[in-house]
Amino acid sequence: MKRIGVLTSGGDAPGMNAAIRAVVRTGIAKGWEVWGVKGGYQGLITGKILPLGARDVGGIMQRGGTILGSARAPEFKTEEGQLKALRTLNEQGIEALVVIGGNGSQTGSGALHKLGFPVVGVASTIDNDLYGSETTIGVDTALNISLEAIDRLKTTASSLQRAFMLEVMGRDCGYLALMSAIAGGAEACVIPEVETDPEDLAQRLRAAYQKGKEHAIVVVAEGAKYNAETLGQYFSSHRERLGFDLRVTILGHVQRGGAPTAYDRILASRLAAGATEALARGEFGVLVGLNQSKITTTPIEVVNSSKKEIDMELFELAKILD
Ligand SMILES: Nc1ncnc2c1ncn2[C@@H]1O[C@H](COP(=O)(O)OP(=O)(O)O)[C@@H](O)[C@H]1O
Ligand SMILES: O=P(O)(O)OC[C@H]1O[C@](O)(COP(=O)(O)O)[C@@H](O)[C@@H]1O
Ligand SMILES: [Mg+2]
Repeated sequence: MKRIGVLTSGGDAPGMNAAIRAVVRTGIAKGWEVWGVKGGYQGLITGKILPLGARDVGGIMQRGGTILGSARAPEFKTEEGQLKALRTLNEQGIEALVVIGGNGSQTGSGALHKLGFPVVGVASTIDNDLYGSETTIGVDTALNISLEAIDRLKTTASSLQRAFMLEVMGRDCGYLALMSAIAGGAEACVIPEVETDPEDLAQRLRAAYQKGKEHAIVVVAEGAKYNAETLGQYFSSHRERLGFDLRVTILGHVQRGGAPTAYDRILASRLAAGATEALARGEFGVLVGLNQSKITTTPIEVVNSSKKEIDMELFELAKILD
């Protein structure tokens, strides 16, 4: 192997830069050239690719986002787009590709693998909805951002005896909401994986008020059937139902911004190093992930045909701890 490529794809996740840095530096240590693709699969289609040296990735680990840029690239979902991407790789003499991204991106890497191109995926998304890695790059930072929001909301909530609906990201997955609720000591949690009856939720908030709580925080996953806004509207005309006055906060893209935590920097460095190791072994078509504290590989077809489930024991724990 002489030359490999690396790209970041889908939603950016804090820690992606640490992963790029580790791919470049471990690749160079193996005697390879490492080329970076700009703007995810879209850059592969349009031929935006450049060589990266060890110094080009200096001073990036502490930065959020991705220096290579990312994209949602619908054209790559078509065979025509994939063949264009393949042409770029062949024209530039790239012999293998590292794809740093989430479930959509790894579906894309699976497509390249099927077309016979050597790929290795690195598990990276704030949503933690990717099978094959217990946690993914960006999750820890995103959780800490939720926590800061909860801690701040609690101070203003208790000053005015209010309830807050805090909506967090996660697409169709309730992981971020559930873990934020446990770590932040929220009074309730609404996730897509569990049917929520707004009346039951009202009952829980009323109970919190009657217990003498000065505030109530409900963490709502953006993908839940009733999101924060609909729940807020549902309750707003019924103050007496809750005891509390109610406000809604939607965290939005703040969730993905800013510097990665130490955990995400280390995870990203380890997973990316695991990716170049896999390439060196000639192990292609796999996702590099973290399982039981070890760096593992899982066949990309298994990753893309499996669903990561929420641990319902944690949901029960969140209820007991409220
Ligand atoms: N079914 C698919 N086939 C091929 N490529 C896909 C597929 N789904 C997603 N991708 C590619 O992966 C990119 C990123 O996926 P997306 O779901 O947006 O983010 P993430 O990888 O973070 O989950 C998409 O923009 C597209 O280019
Ligand atoms: O940044 P966009 O395109 O508005 O998309 C928002 C989505 O991206 C995410 O932040 C990350 O999702 P992906 O990892 O699947 O890209 C989701 O939590 C959220 O639903
Ligand atoms: Mg995704």
